Amino acid sequence: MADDRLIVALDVATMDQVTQLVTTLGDSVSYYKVGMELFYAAGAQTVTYLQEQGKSVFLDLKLHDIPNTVAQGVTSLTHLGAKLITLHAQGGPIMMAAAAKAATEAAETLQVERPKLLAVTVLTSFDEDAWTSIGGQLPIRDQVLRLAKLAKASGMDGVVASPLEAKAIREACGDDFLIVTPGIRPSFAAANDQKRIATPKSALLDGASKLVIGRPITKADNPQEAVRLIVEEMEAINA
Ligand SMILES: O=c1ccn([C@@H]2O[C@H](COP(=O)(O)O)[C@@H](O)[C@H]2O)c(=O)[nH]1
Repeated sequence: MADDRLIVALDVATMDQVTQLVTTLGDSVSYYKVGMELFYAAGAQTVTYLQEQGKSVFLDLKLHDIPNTVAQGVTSLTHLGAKLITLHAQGGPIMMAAAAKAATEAAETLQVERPKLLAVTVLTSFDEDAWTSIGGQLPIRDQVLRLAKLAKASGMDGVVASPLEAKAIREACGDDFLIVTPGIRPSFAAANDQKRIATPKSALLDGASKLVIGRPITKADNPQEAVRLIVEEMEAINA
């Protein structure tokens, strides 16, 4: 059975590439992330297809707008049946609270499970220099913690953060708070544009709930072998 702590980021642009990857990875992966590239190119059919294959869907569209617009967006995405939806914590507490209310109401109306809402803190592609260049005042770790606490207080189910902040968030926000970490790089993979990275093992030991991994799997010469090595590393922790 697949380890549902692993979420594979389907950062491709066509349904053909999606079906090829999902078929190749078969039962070894149960959770997929649909992000901007795929959703903007192929739309809602991506979610429907994955659900038909029995997969869980993380819709990572990182909503960031005024509260009313984000709330309506969350309502629309709840209709699609995603299990996880992202919005930017920097949209602020009123926006996050409006999104939480919209998800609850839409799920009640549709009689479906309420999607979990994740607040994106500071993107994992930022290092301290890039962060300072856009006016970041606090060190990244402090800013992430501040946003994680704000997200929790505003009704978010969890956050997206780098694995380097997972331990501090877990301590501050408790065991029930979801910590979803991209920026995961197994020892065999290149960092690419990610700056705040860690291995699968280190992320889980520091308290990450789920790991988002894209290119180390989807661009690997042998994606099945990449998943096998990653899951082996993840499961060695439980042994
Ligand atoms: O801070 C963030 C938030 C989201 N992401 C997304 O995760 C994947 C990571 O892909 P890799 O190929 O493993 O780098 C990608 O879809 C991002 O949009 C993130 O990386 N960092």
